[in-house]
Amino acid sequence: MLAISTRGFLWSDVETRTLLNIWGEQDIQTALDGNFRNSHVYRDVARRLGEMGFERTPEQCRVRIKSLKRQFLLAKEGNLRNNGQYHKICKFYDAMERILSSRPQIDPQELLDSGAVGDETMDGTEEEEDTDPPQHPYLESTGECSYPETQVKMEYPPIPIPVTVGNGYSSQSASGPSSSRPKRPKKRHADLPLDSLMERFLEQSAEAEQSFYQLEEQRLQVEDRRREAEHARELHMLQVLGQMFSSIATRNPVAPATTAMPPARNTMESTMQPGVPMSASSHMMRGRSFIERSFSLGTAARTGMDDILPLVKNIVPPLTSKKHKGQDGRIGIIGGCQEYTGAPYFAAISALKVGADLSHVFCTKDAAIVIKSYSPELIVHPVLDSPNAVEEIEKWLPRLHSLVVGPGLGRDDKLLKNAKEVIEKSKARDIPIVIDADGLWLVAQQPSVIQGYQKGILTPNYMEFTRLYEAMYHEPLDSSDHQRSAMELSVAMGNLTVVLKGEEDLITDGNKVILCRQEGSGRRCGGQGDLLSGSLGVLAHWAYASSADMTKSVNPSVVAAFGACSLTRQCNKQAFHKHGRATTTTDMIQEISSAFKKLFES
Ligand SMILES: NC(=O)C1=CN([C@@H]2O[C@H](COP(=O)(O)OP(=O)(O)OC[C@H]3O[C@@H](n4cnc5c(N)ncnc54)[C@H](O)[C@@H]3O)[C@@H](O)[C@H]2O)[C@@H](O)CC1
Ligand SMILES: Nc1ncnc2c1ncn2[C@@H]1O[C@H](COP(=O)(O)OP(=O)(O)OP(=O)(O)O)[C@@H](O)[C@H]1O
Repeated sequence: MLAISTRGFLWSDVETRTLLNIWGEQDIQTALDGNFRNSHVYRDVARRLGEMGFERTPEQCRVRIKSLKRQFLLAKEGNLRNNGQYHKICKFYDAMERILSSRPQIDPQELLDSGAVGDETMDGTEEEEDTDPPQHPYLESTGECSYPETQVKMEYPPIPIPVTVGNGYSSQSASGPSSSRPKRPKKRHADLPLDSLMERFLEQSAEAEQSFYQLEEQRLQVEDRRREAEHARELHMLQVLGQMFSSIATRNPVAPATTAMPPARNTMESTMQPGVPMSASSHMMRGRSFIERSFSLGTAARTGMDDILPLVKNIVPPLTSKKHKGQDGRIGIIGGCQEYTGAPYFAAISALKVGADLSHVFCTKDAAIVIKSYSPELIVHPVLDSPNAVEEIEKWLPRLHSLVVGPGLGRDDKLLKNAKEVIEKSKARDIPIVIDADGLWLVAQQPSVIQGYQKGILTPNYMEFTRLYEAMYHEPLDSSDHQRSAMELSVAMGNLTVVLKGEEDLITDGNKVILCRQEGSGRRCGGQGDLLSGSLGVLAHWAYASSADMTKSVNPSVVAAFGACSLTRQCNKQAFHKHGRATTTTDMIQEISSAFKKLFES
């Protein structure tokens, strides 16, 4: 399984829950209970966590568990005193309680006073789990003050936690020496201001922890962005070099083939015919002369009706009685949130109508009910905003042939993060991934999520394209030459197939550009792009499932993209013919059957 790279000390909720599941397993608990030394047990915990896709050291696991135990005990303390008021202090309270209730109780007083709360460094010999003190019941009835008055240390870099206490206690920070604590009276009554002190202490502790997480998250985001930019620059330079070598090799046929970097994908040279207008070469240089030269050698933008349409026909699977359900395509759509329910529906239903057998939508809970009500044909999973969204979707990935990420996804950080992780998992399964709409927003923020993945296809409209281009090149897009810009974007993305939608759809894998000029109409209703991306999900699966013979060695993504663009435009034309200005995407979807037949089955 692909391991998720985990950084520093920040644990995601999903990761923590996975850790808790493992730690709560019977054999682990038994091993921890029965042994004085526990490093081997945490080695096992870390190994199991790794198998679930999370990379952590045994020490990180041990420290995390220790911290969770501390939070649990603090929350439990508050809980007993104030009827559940502190439940929120420990996010994983229920899971912890389930696990710990099957174990002998740990006394919070002991844990806090012993310094287990703070001293998390491990020299390889510390065995916290098994050195939990002998079990004492909670001392509520005695009124014993069982929390530290002045000092708390966390498993993370120390953050001073100002704890202001009354009744003669002095205020100190987390870094103050424990020896300086004032001696406290042996016994207290539970109804004294202790409860409110405890409450304040817990709240401040939680707030400090929270603000630490937020700062850390911000720091990591900045770091991510810096790394993305660096990565993009490096990749771009490599590709530029590759193209330089390639251009030199082409001009000098005696040069050994090994001097040129192989193109990332096959080119469409074989399908090109003479007399086709050259475009990129005839334009102004913009400071990237080597790219220009390389483009000028082979760029022949052409309409692909004659060349590519037969290849699309080739990849359409025959309908026979020998097949079982699912063989012609199981497509997944990642998208659909409170605001946008139409887009994922359009994409998913279009996939079905083009010929996929099953169409799944992975959306938020809110959106699911609505999408289900549009169509009983779709399988709708209300998981995209659930805490374990990625695991829930990952379960389905082995059953999916291709993925369309973005229609109606929205731009909520949490949903984008989930989408990103699903893309990572899907890449590991080598399935075609079409990225559209808000999925492209994600790519503009973090290009490496799909960069270099040869089965990735981007379907931007002009605005989305501009965003992507400027994210990659850090300079304004030159709108005078779309073909050249589209090729540049494809190259920068590692020769991914880019479909720039517009008056003519422009399809490129960085080597060649083909144009889809299938007649459409003047009607531009929202959702047409979703029809395109859903259809493309199916066609991409068919294209990659076909032999190289069927696609005449043309890049399968390009063949599929050409098919999807032609189909969308033909649907638009037919629907417009019937409905004129009132044409909507629903009308276009009703034309899929006859448009498909006309284009690909006649
Ligand atoms: N019924 C629905 O639920 C629909 C939801 N949609 C979703 O809405 C979300 C946002 O999509 P947007 O497309 O609005 O994305 P953006 O928020 O990036 O907006 C793009 C803007 O650019 C404009 N634009 C498009 N092409 C242009 C061109 N060639 N020149 C100048 N301006 C141009 C559009 O009118 C739009 O206002 C996505 O999640 C998308 O999937 C859309 O798919 C439409 C249908
Ligand atoms: N000016 C145009 N003339 C003809 N067809 C067009 C034109 N613009 C777009 N199309 C067709 O509509 C399809 C969808 O493109 P559009 O620009 O509407 O996508 P989008 O903005 O992503 O759509 P959505 O509304 O689903 O987000 C394109 O593939 C293209 O075939």
